Amino acid sequence: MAVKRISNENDMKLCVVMVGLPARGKSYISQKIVRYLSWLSIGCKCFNVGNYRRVLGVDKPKYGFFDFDNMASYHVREAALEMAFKDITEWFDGNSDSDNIDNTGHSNGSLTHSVAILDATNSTRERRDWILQRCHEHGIQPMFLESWCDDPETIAANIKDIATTSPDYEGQDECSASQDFKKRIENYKSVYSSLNTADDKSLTFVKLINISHEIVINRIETYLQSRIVFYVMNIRIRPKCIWLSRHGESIYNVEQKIGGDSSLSERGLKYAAKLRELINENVENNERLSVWTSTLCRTQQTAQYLPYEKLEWKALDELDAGVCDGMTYEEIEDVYPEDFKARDDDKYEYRYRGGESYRDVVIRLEPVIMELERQENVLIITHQAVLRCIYAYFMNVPKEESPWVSIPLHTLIKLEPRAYGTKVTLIKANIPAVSTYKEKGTSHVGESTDAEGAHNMLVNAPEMTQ
Ligand SMILES: O=P(O)(O)OC[C@H]1O[C@@](CO)(OP(=O)(O)O)[C@@H](O)[C@@H]1O
Repeated sequence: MAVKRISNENDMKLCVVMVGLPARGKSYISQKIVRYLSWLSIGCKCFNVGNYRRVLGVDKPKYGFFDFDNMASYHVREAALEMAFKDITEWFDGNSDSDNIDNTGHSNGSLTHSVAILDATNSTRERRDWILQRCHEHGIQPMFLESWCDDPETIAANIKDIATTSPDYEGQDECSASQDFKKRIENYKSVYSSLNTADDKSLTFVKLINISHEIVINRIETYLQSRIVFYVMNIRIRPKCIWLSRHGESIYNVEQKIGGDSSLSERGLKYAAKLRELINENVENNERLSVWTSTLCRTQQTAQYLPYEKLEWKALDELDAGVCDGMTYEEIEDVYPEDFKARDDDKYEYRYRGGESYRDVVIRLEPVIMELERQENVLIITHQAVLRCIYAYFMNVPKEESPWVSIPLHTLIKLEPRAYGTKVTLIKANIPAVSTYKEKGTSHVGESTDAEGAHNMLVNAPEMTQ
């Protein structure tokens, strides 16, 4: 049974209008919001004005193009904004083909289109007034999100990122690209006006000062707006790794039973011992590692040899199988054939009688995700379904596919969230274990489709920004 959506009528068309000089992390923040809201089943898409400018033929502009006295280029930039805004209105109305232009975020499938992000500098009041006017005409709520930053380290890291990965500088050496980009920033600085509570007191806005050092919020009025504010308040941008592992093979895994609170098998205990080695070999600064487990015996046994700070989360407990807890998939098919089929048909939404659905697990995992965004150096030892949900958040896996992701036993997973995607590496312990992967349409657990292809891949890395 489906859980009620989080958004309400008033939240149906929200446009988050990014504001900020180049190299202030606007695209990074935009991408994160898209990923977070999509994970919560709220339709969200990013419209990057730089991509529209490239569609208009200006794909390798030099800094002079961004000179605000240059009227010819001013008109191109206005036209790009017009195009982006037109796509936003069409996307809200459900008849957009903007995917051809802007490939950010994953397919929204059947999600209601609720939040558009207009990713551009939007640096002058004049331009913001134009956007306000257009939002008003189309019944769209505008919410400005400014990233204001004067931290030289953050700016230098962003410039390097852009100089090396932006399509604007493709084929150019890093040094000359960085120099050009710095001059581009100077052009924007000459006209930039920051949001403030005196001049902009009638606007809904959030201003992040040096990412999370100081946050100014003004006129946040709806649930969805406050949710976005809460999320961006938790974002950190220092590079970090997140480590994930299922518990070692359990006795229930061997008996092909689901749920329960059984202990580890002998091979599962071997994995627990091996995990300490894997951490020592692979995790830098592991003396500061924090290990999060569920409250269930199998995850705690898996963590038993790890000499680090440990935290138990009820929210990390396995998906509750309700009346099916302790049964094998074959028994479930025999006793509850309709339920068995219903789950295969829509595994994300199906809720076990007296238990949970994947959607329920996502909702209870939100505080874990929020805390993960704030932390560095965390190893999470948890369960198959829970790991699928966490993995889906970081890897931008569409919700319909997330319950079918293969998360093999006895494998340490390293996630490296980056500005435009997450890199994943699988480290195998080479200790045999049963497979608990059940293919759609059968009650047998077969060989797991070991996600070998997931090695070192960047999923859904959208194009760089302007
Ligand atoms: O959603 P499906 O594919 O059934 O996977 C979840 C199942 O995985 C299992 C193993 O079959 O998890 P785990 O052993 O990791 O705690 C079951 O307990 C759980 O019900």
